[in-house]
Amino acid sequence: MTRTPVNVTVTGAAGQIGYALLFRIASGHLLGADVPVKLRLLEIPQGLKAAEGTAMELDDCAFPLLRGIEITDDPNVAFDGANVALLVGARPRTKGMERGDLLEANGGIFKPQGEAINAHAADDIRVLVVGNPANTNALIAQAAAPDVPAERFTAMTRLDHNRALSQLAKKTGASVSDIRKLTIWGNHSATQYPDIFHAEIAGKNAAEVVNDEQWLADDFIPTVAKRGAAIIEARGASSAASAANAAIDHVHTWVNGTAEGDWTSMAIPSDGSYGVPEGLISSFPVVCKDGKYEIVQGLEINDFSRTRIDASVDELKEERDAVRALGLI
Ligand SMILES: NC(=O)c1ccc[n+]([C@@H]2O[C@H](COP(=O)([O-])OP(=O)(O)OC[C@H]3O[C@@H](n4cnc5c(N)ncnc54)[C@H](O)[C@@H]3O)[C@@H](O)[C@H]2O)c1
Ligand SMILES: O=C(O)C[C@H](O)C(=O)O
Repeated sequence: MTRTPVNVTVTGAAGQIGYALLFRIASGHLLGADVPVKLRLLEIPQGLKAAEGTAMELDDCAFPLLRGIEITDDPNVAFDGANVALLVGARPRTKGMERGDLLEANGGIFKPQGEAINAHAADDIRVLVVGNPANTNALIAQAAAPDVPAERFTAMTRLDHNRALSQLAKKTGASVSDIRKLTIWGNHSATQYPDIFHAEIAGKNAAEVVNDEQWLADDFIPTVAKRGAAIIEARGASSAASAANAAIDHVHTWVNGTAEGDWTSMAIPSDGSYGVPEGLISSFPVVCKDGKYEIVQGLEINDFSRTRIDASVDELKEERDAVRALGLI
Protein backbone atom coordinates (compact mmCIF):
# COMPACT_ATOMS: atom_id res chain seq x y z
CA MET A 1 0.00 0.00 0.00
CA THR A 2 1.75 3.17 -1.17
CA ARG A 3 -0.94 5.79 -0.53
CA THR A 4 0.08 8.84 1.49
CA PRO A 5 -1.57 8.71 4.91
CA VAL A 6 -4.42 11.14 5.57
CA ASN A 7 -3.87 13.35 8.63
CA VAL A 8 -6.90 13.17 10.91
CA THR A 9 -7.04 15.51 13.91
CA VAL A 10 -9.42 14.72 16.76
CA THR A 11 -10.00 17.23 19.54
CA GLY A 12 -11.30 16.10 22.92
CA ALA A 13 -9.59 12.80 22.16
CA ALA A 14 -9.63 11.65 25.79
CA GLY A 15 -13.38 12.13 26.15
CA GLN A 16 -16.07 9.51 25.79
CA ILE A 17 -16.81 10.19 22.11
CA GLY A 18 -13.07 10.23 21.42
CA TYR A 19 -12.74 6.77 22.95
CA ALA A 20 -15.49 5.40 20.71
CA LEU A 21 -14.23 7.24 17.62
CA LEU A 22 -10.49 6.72 17.44
CA PHE A 23 -10.50 2.95 17.03
CA ARG A 24 -12.93 3.16 14.14
CA ILE A 25 -10.87 5.84 12.39
CA ALA A 26 -7.74 3.74 12.82
CA SER A 27 -9.46 0.62 11.47
CA GLY A 28 -10.50 2.34 8.23
CA HIS A 29 -14.16 3.16 8.84
CA LEU A 30 -13.79 6.92 8.44
CA LEU A 31 -12.19 7.11 5.02
CA GLY A 32 -12.07 3.62 3.59
CA ALA A 33 -10.47 0.22 4.09
CA ASP A 34 -7.50 1.13 1.86
CA VAL A 35 -6.72 4.58 3.27
CA PRO A 36 -3.86 4.85 5.79
CA VAL A 37 -4.24 7.48 8.50
CA LYS A 38 -2.08 9.45 10.91
CA LEU A 39 -3.87 10.57 14.05
CA ARG A 40 -3.30 13.84 15.88
CA LEU A 41 -4.98 14.01 19.26
CA LEU A 42 -5.63 17.42 20.76
CA GLU A 43 -6.45 17.65 24.46
CA ILE A 44 -6.23 20.18 27.24
CA PRO A 45 -3.25 19.56 29.58
CA GLN A 46 -5.42 17.64 32.09
CA GLY A 47 -6.52 15.27 29.32
CA LEU A 48 -3.09 14.43 27.91
CA LYS A 49 -2.37 11.46 30.16
CA ALA A 50 -5.67 9.77 29.35
CA ALA A 51 -5.06 10.45 25.64
CA GLU A 52 -1.69 8.73 26.00
CA GLY A 53 -3.46 5.71 27.48
CA THR A 54 -5.84 5.59 24.52
CA ALA A 55 -2.86 5.86 22.15
CA MET A 56 -1.26 2.86 23.90
CA GLU A 57 -4.44 0.89 23.27
CA LEU A 58 -4.49 2.00 19.63
CA ASP A 59 -0.93 0.68 19.31
CA ASP A 60 -2.01 -2.56 20.88
CA CYS A 61 -4.62 -3.09 18.18
CA ALA A 62 -1.85 -3.22 15.53
CA PHE A 63 -4.14 -1.57 12.97
CA PRO A 64 -2.45 -1.93 9.57
CA LEU A 65 -3.81 1.44 8.40
CA LEU A 66 -2.59 3.43 11.41
CA ARG A 67 0.69 5.16 10.47
CA GLY A 68 1.29 7.29 13.56
CA ILE A 69 -0.24 9.01 16.58
CA GLU A 70 0.77 12.40 17.91
CA ILE A 71 -0.66 13.85 21.11
CA THR A 72 -0.55 17.54 21.90
CA ASP A 73 -2.23 20.37 23.78
CA ASP A 74 -1.21 22.89 21.11
CA PRO A 75 -3.79 23.52 18.34
CA ASN A 76 -1.02 24.79 16.04
CA VAL A 77 0.65 21.39 16.22
CA ALA A 78 -2.60 19.41 16.14
CA PHE A 79 -3.88 21.00 12.91
CA ASP A 80 -0.54 21.17 11.09
CA GLY A 81 -1.18 19.52 7.72
CA ALA A 82 -4.60 18.25 8.85
CA ASN A 83 -6.80 16.88 6.05
CA VAL A 84 -9.74 16.01 8.29
CA ALA A 85 -10.52 17.67 11.63
CA LEU A 86 -13.10 16.31 14.03
CA LEU A 87 -13.78 18.98 16.63
CA VAL A 88 -15.27 17.00 19.49
CA GLY A 89 -13.86 18.66 22.61
CA ALA A 90 -16.15 21.36 23.96
CA ARG A 91 -17.12 23.00 27.20
CA PRO A 92 -20.27 21.34 28.55
CA ARG A 93 -22.95 23.40 30.24
CA THR A 94 -22.51 23.24 34.01
CA LYS A 95 -24.83 24.21 36.83
CA GLY A 96 -25.80 27.86 36.87
CA MET A 97 -24.36 28.50 33.42
CA GLU A 98 -26.52 30.60 31.08
CA ARG A 99 -26.63 29.94 27.34
CA GLY A 100 -24.55 33.10 26.74
CA ASP A 101 -21.88 31.81 29.17
CA LEU A 102 -21.80 28.52 27.28
CA LEU A 103 -21.38 30.25 23.93
CA GLU A 104 -18.62 32.44 25.34
CA ALA A 105 -16.77 29.48 26.90
CA ASN A 106 -16.93 27.58 23.63
CA GLY A 107 -15.82 30.65 21.72
CA GLY A 108 -12.63 30.40 23.75
CA ILE A 109 -12.12 26.92 22.28
CA PHE A 110 -13.41 27.17 18.70
CA LYS A 111 -11.98 30.58 17.78
CA PRO A 112 -8.34 29.61 18.42
CA GLN A 113 -8.93 26.24 16.79
CA GLY A 114 -10.35 27.97 13.69
CA GLU A 115 -7.31 30.27 13.65
CA ALA A 116 -4.96 27.29 13.90
CA ILE A 117 -6.81 25.52 11.07
CA ASN A 118 -6.52 28.69 8.99
CA ALA A 119 -2.79 28.92 9.59
CA HIS A 120 -1.71 25.28 9.43
CA ALA A 121 -4.23 22.85 7.91
CA ALA A 122 -3.80 21.24 4.48
CA ASP A 123 -5.52 22.87 1.49
CA ASP A 124 -8.13 20.11 1.34
CA ILE A 125 -9.10 20.36 5.05
CA ARG A 126 -12.59 19.18 5.93
CA VAL A 127 -13.94 20.08 9.36
CA LEU A 128 -16.74 18.41 11.28
CA VAL A 129 -17.84 20.03 14.54
CA VAL A 130 -19.42 17.63 17.04
CA GLY A 131 -18.94 19.60 20.28
CA ASN A 132 -22.08 21.46 21.32
CA PRO A 133 -23.60 23.86 20.50
CA ALA A 134 -22.27 22.29 17.29
CA ASN A 135 -23.75 24.58 14.61
CA THR A 136 -22.65 27.78 16.31
CA ASN A 137 -19.27 26.38 17.33
CA ALA A 138 -18.76 25.58 13.64
CA LEU A 139 -19.73 29.15 12.77
CA ILE A 140 -17.16 30.50 15.25
CA ALA A 141 -14.38 28.27 13.87
CA GLN A 142 -15.31 29.09 10.28
CA ALA A 143 -15.31 32.84 10.93
CA ALA A 144 -11.81 32.53 12.40
CA ALA A 145 -10.54 30.81 9.23
CA PRO A 146 -11.07 33.32 6.42
CA ASP A 147 -8.55 31.63 4.09
CA VAL A 148 -10.35 28.28 4.19
CA PRO A 149 -13.41 27.95 1.92
CA ALA A 150 -16.43 28.34 4.22
CA GLU A 151 -18.07 25.16 2.93
CA ARG A 152 -15.32 23.07 4.53
CA PHE A 153 -16.82 23.80 7.96
CA THR A 154 -19.73 21.54 8.83
CA ALA A 155 -21.58 20.50 11.99
CA MET A 156 -23.11 17.17 12.86
CA THR A 157 -26.79 16.38 12.45
CA ARG A 158 -26.11 12.86 11.19
CA LEU A 159 -26.87 11.46 14.64
CA ASP A 160 -30.31 13.08 14.44
CA HIS A 161 -30.69 11.70 10.90
CA ASN A 162 -29.83 8.18 12.07
CA ARG A 163 -32.16 8.51 15.06
CA ALA A 164 -34.99 9.55 12.72
CA LEU A 165 -34.30 6.60 10.38
CA SER A 166 -34.50 4.23 13.29
CA GLN A 167 -37.73 5.67 14.72
CA LEU A 168 -39.39 5.63 11.29
CA ALA A 169 -38.29 2.05 10.67
CA LYS A 170 -39.77 1.01 14.04
CA LYS A 171 -43.09 2.73 13.35
CA THR A 172 -43.53 1.25 9.86
CA GLY A 173 -41.88 -2.14 10.31
CA ALA A 174 -39.51 -1.30 7.47
CA SER A 175 -35.80 -1.89 7.57
CA VAL A 176 -33.62 1.23 7.89
CA SER A 177 -32.02 0.33 4.58
CA ASP A 178 -35.43 0.65 2.87
CA ILE A 179 -35.68 4.33 3.91
CA ARG A 180 -34.28 7.12 1.76
CA LYS A 181 -34.36 10.89 1.47
CA LEU A 182 -35.05 11.76 5.07
CA THR A 183 -33.99 15.26 6.16
CA ILE A 184 -32.98 16.98 9.37
CA TRP A 185 -33.40 20.75 9.04
CA GLY A 186 -31.94 23.47 11.27
CA ASN A 187 -30.04 23.27 14.52
CA HIS A 188 -28.68 20.24 16.40
CA SER A 189 -30.95 21.06 19.31
CA ALA A 190 -34.48 20.40 20.46
CA THR A 191 -35.76 22.78 17.74
CA GLN A 192 -34.42 20.63 14.90
CA TYR A 193 -36.97 19.39 12.38
CA PRO A 194 -36.85 15.80 11.15
CA ASP A 195 -38.81 15.85 7.86
CA ILE A 196 -40.34 12.72 6.34
CA PHE A 197 -42.50 14.45 3.69
CA HIS A 198 -39.92 13.74 0.97
CA ALA A 199 -38.69 10.49 2.47
CA GLU A 200 -39.39 7.17 0.81
CA ILE A 201 -39.92 3.75 2.32
CA ALA A 202 -39.27 1.02 -0.24
CA GLY A 203 -40.08 3.60 -2.94
CA LYS A 204 -43.35 4.86 -1.39
CA ASN A 205 -43.78 8.30 0.17
CA ALA A 206 -43.02 7.92 3.90
CA ALA A 207 -45.61 10.46 5.10
CA GLU A 208 -48.29 8.57 3.14
CA VAL A 209 -47.12 5.21 4.48
CA VAL A 210 -47.26 6.59 8.05
CA ASN A 211 -50.52 8.48 7.40
CA ASP A 212 -50.67 9.72 10.99
CA GLU A 213 -49.96 13.43 11.44
CA GLN A 214 -50.56 13.20 15.17
CA TRP A 215 -47.81 10.60 15.53
CA LEU A 216 -45.57 12.82 13.46
CA ALA A 217 -46.21 15.96 15.54
CA ASP A 218 -46.53 14.45 19.02
CA ASP A 219 -44.29 11.41 18.92
CA PHE A 220 -41.78 11.19 16.07
CA ILE A 221 -40.53 14.80 16.03
CA PRO A 222 -40.15 15.22 19.81
CA THR A 223 -38.63 11.74 20.20
CA VAL A 224 -35.92 12.51 17.64
CA ALA A 225 -35.38 16.10 18.78
CA LYS A 226 -35.14 15.21 22.48
CA ARG A 227 -33.29 11.92 22.09
CA GLY A 228 -30.01 13.44 23.29
CA ALA A 229 -31.64 14.53 26.55
CA ALA A 230 -33.35 11.12 26.95
CA ILE A 231 -29.97 9.40 26.63
CA ILE A 232 -28.38 11.71 29.19
CA GLU A 233 -31.28 10.91 31.54
CA ALA A 234 -30.89 7.14 31.01
CA ARG A 235 -27.10 6.81 30.86
CA GLY A 236 -26.12 9.65 33.14
CA ALA A 237 -23.85 10.83 30.30
CA SER A 238 -24.45 12.06 26.79
CA SER A 239 -24.50 9.76 23.79
CA ALA A 240 -21.01 8.61 22.88
CA ALA A 241 -20.87 5.49 20.69
CA SER A 242 -23.81 6.63 18.57
CA ALA A 243 -22.31 10.12 18.27
CA ALA A 244 -18.95 8.63 17.22
CA ASN A 245 -20.77 6.41 14.73
CA ALA A 246 -22.54 9.42 13.25
CA ALA A 247 -19.26 11.34 12.96
CA ILE A 248 -17.80 8.39 11.03
CA ASP A 249 -20.91 8.32 8.79
CA HIS A 250 -20.77 12.10 8.19
CA VAL A 251 -17.15 12.18 7.01
CA HIS A 252 -17.36 8.87 5.14
CA THR A 253 -20.37 10.11 3.16
CA TRP A 254 -18.79 13.53 2.52
CA VAL A 255 -15.63 11.92 1.14
CA ASN A 256 -17.08 8.84 -0.55
CA GLY A 257 -20.53 10.07 -1.63
CA THR A 258 -24.21 9.42 -0.93
CA ALA A 259 -25.86 6.34 -2.42
CA GLU A 260 -27.58 6.77 -5.78
CA GLY A 261 -31.15 8.01 -5.24
CA ASP A 262 -30.55 9.01 -1.62
CA TRP A 263 -29.34 12.02 0.33
CA THR A 264 -28.14 12.74 3.86
CA SER A 265 -28.33 15.57 6.41
CA MET A 266 -25.39 17.84 7.15
CA ALA A 267 -25.26 21.21 8.89
CA ILE A 268 -23.42 23.45 6.41
CA PRO A 269 -23.05 27.18 5.71
CA SER A 270 -26.31 28.23 4.07
CA ASP A 271 -26.25 29.67 0.56
CA GLY A 272 -29.72 31.13 1.18
CA SER A 273 -31.57 28.01 0.00
CA TYR A 274 -35.03 27.36 1.48
CA GLY A 275 -35.06 30.83 3.07
CA VAL A 276 -32.22 30.05 5.51
CA PRO A 277 -30.09 33.22 5.80
CA GLU A 278 -26.77 32.96 3.99
CA GLY A 279 -23.87 31.99 6.23
CA LEU A 280 -25.86 30.36 9.05
CA ILE A 281 -24.66 26.81 9.66
CA SER A 282 -27.92 24.95 9.36
CA SER A 283 -28.85 21.37 8.50
CA PHE A 284 -30.03 20.64 4.95
CA PRO A 285 -30.65 17.65 2.72
CA VAL A 286 -27.41 17.19 0.78
CA VAL A 287 -26.06 14.94 -1.92
CA CYS A 288 -22.33 14.17 -1.76
CA LYS A 289 -20.26 13.35 -4.82
CA ASP A 290 -16.54 13.53 -5.64
CA GLY A 291 -15.73 14.78 -2.14
CA LYS A 292 -18.18 17.71 -2.31
CA TYR A 293 -21.74 18.23 -1.12
CA GLU A 294 -24.64 20.09 -2.69
CA ILE A 295 -27.96 21.09 -1.16
CA VAL A 296 -30.88 19.20 -2.71
CA GLN A 297 -32.91 21.87 -4.49
CA GLY A 298 -36.54 22.21 -5.47
CA LEU A 299 -38.24 20.42 -2.58
CA GLU A 300 -41.72 21.67 -1.88
CA ILE A 301 -42.00 22.79 1.73
CA ASN A 302 -45.52 22.53 3.17
CA ASP A 303 -46.84 24.73 5.99
CA PHE A 304 -46.25 22.03 8.62
CA SER A 305 -42.56 21.90 7.65
CA ARG A 306 -42.14 25.66 7.05
CA THR A 307 -43.16 26.59 10.61
CA ARG A 308 -40.76 24.08 12.10
CA ILE A 309 -37.81 24.93 9.84
CA ASP A 310 -38.32 28.62 10.60
CA ALA A 311 -38.37 28.00 14.37
CA SER A 312 -35.05 26.18 14.28
CA VAL A 313 -33.49 28.76 11.97
CA ASP A 314 -34.69 31.52 14.33
CA GLU A 315 -32.80 29.81 17.15
CA LEU A 316 -29.67 29.68 14.98
CA LYS A 317 -30.04 33.40 14.24
CA GLU A 318 -30.24 34.11 17.98
CA GLU A 319 -27.10 32.06 18.62
CA ARG A 320 -25.30 33.85 15.77
CA ASP A 321 -26.34 37.24 17.13
CA ALA A 322 -25.17 36.25 20.63
CA VAL A 323 -21.69 35.20 19.46
CA ARG A 324 -21.51 38.30 17.26
CA ALA A 325 -22.27 40.46 20.31
CA LEU A 326 -19.46 38.67 22.14
CA GLY A 327 -17.06 39.54 19.30
CA LEU A 328 -16.55 35.87 18.44
CA ILE A 329 -17.48 36.21 14.78
N1 LIG B 1 -23.57 16.90 17.55
C1 LIG B 1 -23.96 15.81 18.18
O1 LIG B 1 -24.81 15.05 17.66
C2 LIG B 1 -23.43 15.43 19.54
C3 LIG B 1 -23.79 14.20 20.10
C4 LIG B 1 -23.26 13.85 21.34
C5 LIG B 1 -22.42 14.71 22.01
N2 LIG B 1 -22.10 15.91 21.45
C6 LIG B 1 -21.19 16.84 22.11
O2 LIG B 1 -19.84 16.39 21.92
C7 LIG B 1 -19.01 16.95 22.92
C8 LIG B 1 -18.08 15.92 23.50
O3 LIG B 1 -18.82 14.94 24.17
P1 LIG B 1 -18.07 13.84 25.08
O4 LIG B 1 -19.15 13.00 25.63
O5 LIG B 1 -16.93 13.22 24.37
O6 LIG B 1 -17.52 14.79 26.24
P2 LIG B 1 -16.39 14.46 27.32
O7 LIG B 1 -16.54 15.49 28.38
O8 LIG B 1 -16.33 13.01 27.65
O9 LIG B 1 -15.05 14.77 26.49
C9 LIG B 1 -14.71 16.05 26.07
C10 LIG B 1 -13.20 16.09 25.99
O10 LIG B 1 -12.83 17.33 25.40
C11 LIG B 1 -11.66 17.78 26.05
N3 LIG B 1 -11.52 19.22 25.79
C12 LIG B 1 -12.13 20.26 26.42
N4 LIG B 1 -11.70 21.43 25.92
C13 LIG B 1 -10.80 21.12 24.96
C14 LIG B 1 -9.99 21.91 24.09
N5 LIG B 1 -10.00 23.23 24.14
N6 LIG B 1 -9.18 21.25 23.23
C15 LIG B 1 -9.12 19.92 23.19
N7 LIG B 1 -9.86 19.12 23.99
C16 LIG B 1 -10.69 19.72 24.86
C17 LIG B 1 -11.88 17.42 27.51
O11 LIG B 1 -10.65 17.38 28.22
C18 LIG B 1 -12.51 16.04 27.37
O12 LIG B 1 -11.54 15.01 27.36
C19 LIG B 1 -19.97 17.61 23.92
O13 LIG B 1 -20.04 18.99 23.62
C20 LIG B 1 -21.30 16.95 23.61
O14 LIG B 1 -22.39 17.76 24.00
C21 LIG B 1 -22.58 16.27 20.23
O1 LIG C 1 -24.60 16.34 24.60
C1 LIG C 1 -25.80 16.62 24.46
O2 LIG C 1 -26.34 17.64 24.96
C2 LIG C 1 -26.71 15.71 23.65
C3 LIG C 1 -26.12 15.36 22.33
O3 LIG C 1 -25.96 16.49 21.50
C4 LIG C 1 -26.99 14.33 21.64
O4 LIG C 1 -27.73 14.69 20.71
O5 LIG C 1 -26.95 13.16 22.04
